[in-house]
Amino acid sequence: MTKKVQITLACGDYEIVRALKEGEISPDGIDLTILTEMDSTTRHWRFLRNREFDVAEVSLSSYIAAKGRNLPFAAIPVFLHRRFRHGFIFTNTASGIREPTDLIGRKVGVKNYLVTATLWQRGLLESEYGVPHTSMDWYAELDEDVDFIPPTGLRLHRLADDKSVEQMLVDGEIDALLHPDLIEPVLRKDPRVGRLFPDYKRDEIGYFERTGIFPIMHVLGIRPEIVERHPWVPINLYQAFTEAKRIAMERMENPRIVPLAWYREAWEEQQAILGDDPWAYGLGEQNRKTLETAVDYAHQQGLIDRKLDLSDLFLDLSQGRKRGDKHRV
Ligand SMILES: O=C(O)c1ccc(O)c(O)c1
Repeated sequence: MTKKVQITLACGDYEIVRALKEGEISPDGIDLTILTEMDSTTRHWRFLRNREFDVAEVSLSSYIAAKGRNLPFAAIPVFLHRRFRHGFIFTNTASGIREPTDLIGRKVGVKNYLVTATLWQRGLLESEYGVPHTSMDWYAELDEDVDFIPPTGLRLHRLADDKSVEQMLVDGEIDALLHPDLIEPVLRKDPRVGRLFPDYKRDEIGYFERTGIFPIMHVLGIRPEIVERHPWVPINLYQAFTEAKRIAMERMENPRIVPLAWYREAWEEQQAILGDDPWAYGLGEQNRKTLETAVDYAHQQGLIDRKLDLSDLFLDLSQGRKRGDKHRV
């Protein structure tokens, strides 16, 4: 008799997981309980600190830091969240910061140092604009997802619990803020807050054209005990996520489903700039380059003290395929 394996999965509420969430498809041999109501910060913490879910969409950079410390986690190359990050570097408009090198010697806020958006932002500031991450003072609002001791030369300060980096930016207590989200002052168009790259879309397109990188934010983490007991679970999950994305992409071809006057134009523009499959899963050439760059940045920024190989980070899915034992338990 075969029995389905019970698995809890925490992830964002995305169109590309909708078919899984609504039960239109289900992974072979797996009975999924999907939790989509958490914000990213909470979800990453609960997975990496408390191991609360079997599978979770989790911060790429905190995951790299966790693996660098040999913490017991594994991952599947499913990338539910990607973002270009030039547009998420915010400045206080009275700070006099006009160009990237103006950040040198400044006070810069972060939600926490390990946030993936911030890894990419520090990386591009350093590699593309000559702004070393050690040339700024960092102020973190939250604790890190995994224990992190700043290496010598990195000035990282933990703010008091009642401090908000968004408010500090508005008040000019910090000069800039690197953040994963569009912050409240920007949404309400507060004139005290601007962007380091006001023409960020142009800069992000230029970055993609130069590097081929559409930055990956999150990976699909899995507790290794699950993989040890059921080695076929990763490949079956991978296939289900791939199919859910295929269904979503097909649905997105319909210009009526989204309440946007020029939706179809945006969809076609993405294809023209980023190619046919910018949200690809797996370890194809473009994803490899993106992930290897993230590992390089993590090493450069002191998140890990040795270079990790992608095979250290991601499960070998060909194993499950070769076994062919789809869901016997
Ligand atoms: O990837 C991350 O590290 C990360 C952390 C916090 C967030 O709110 C987020 O959206 C992403």
